[in-house]
Amino acid sequence: MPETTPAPAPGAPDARPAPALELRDITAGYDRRTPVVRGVSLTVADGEAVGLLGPSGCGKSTLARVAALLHRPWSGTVRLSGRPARGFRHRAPRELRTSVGVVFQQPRLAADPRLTLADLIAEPLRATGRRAEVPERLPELAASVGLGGDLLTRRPHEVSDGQLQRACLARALVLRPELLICDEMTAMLDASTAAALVAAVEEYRRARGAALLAVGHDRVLLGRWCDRVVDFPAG
Ligand SMILES: Nc1ncnc2c1ncn2[C@@H]1O[C@H](COP(=O)(O)OP(=O)(O)OP(=O)(O)O)[C@@H](O)[C@H]1O
Repeated sequence: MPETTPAPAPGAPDARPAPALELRDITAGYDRRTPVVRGVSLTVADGEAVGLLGPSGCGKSTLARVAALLHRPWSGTVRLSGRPARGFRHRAPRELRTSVGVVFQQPRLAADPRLTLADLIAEPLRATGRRAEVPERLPELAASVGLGGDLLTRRPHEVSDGQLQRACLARALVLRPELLICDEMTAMLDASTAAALVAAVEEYRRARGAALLAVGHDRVLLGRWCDRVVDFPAG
């Protein structure tokens, strides 16, 4: 984290790792005449947890989608661990795309209803030709997000929102991303499920040193969870 990383000696090369995420002067939207994000900059240092706070409709999710390379900005630059993003969505290079894990607010919109929870979690491994890792990663991840019993064999319509969101978090972690983006991950959940998911994220971050961008409108939750909280628009 920048607060605890010693500054390099004057004249010495800067040996600090590149920030996990650098958004510079991002303008983005859906309708060309009215951008929803205007000239926003935001940095998440290597291993840092940043909360992005703002009222409903202000553009937080749009910015989060730009950071996850899921939405092309009209202008500005995105860097992930120092690597500039030159493509978005299907044009994003695989090694950049897979370095970010994303969890959205509504698991039912984010999960293929035809897949069992086991297949849902393993999907990114299969899609990236790493099927051989499934037998090892699946039980380990299911345990880390608290999915036990026969839940892994069920389909989304056979589980609760909280159980499905646990599976979506496991899917976001399965490729061991360097940056995790949680966009209102706990907004639809009861307090104990929300606490369990935050604990699972923190356990992952402790083990991997991963960075976090947590988007939300609960200042108390983000303040407890993150190293710092930024009010949107940031920059
Ligand atoms: N796919 C879309 N097409 C057109 N407009 C959109 C689309 N997605 C979002 N918007 C609009 O962009 C603006 C910002 O939306 P966004 O979801 O980024 O805000 P938010 O701050 O994350 O809100 P919330 O906290 O309610 O999720 C809103 O006015 C919204 O209606």
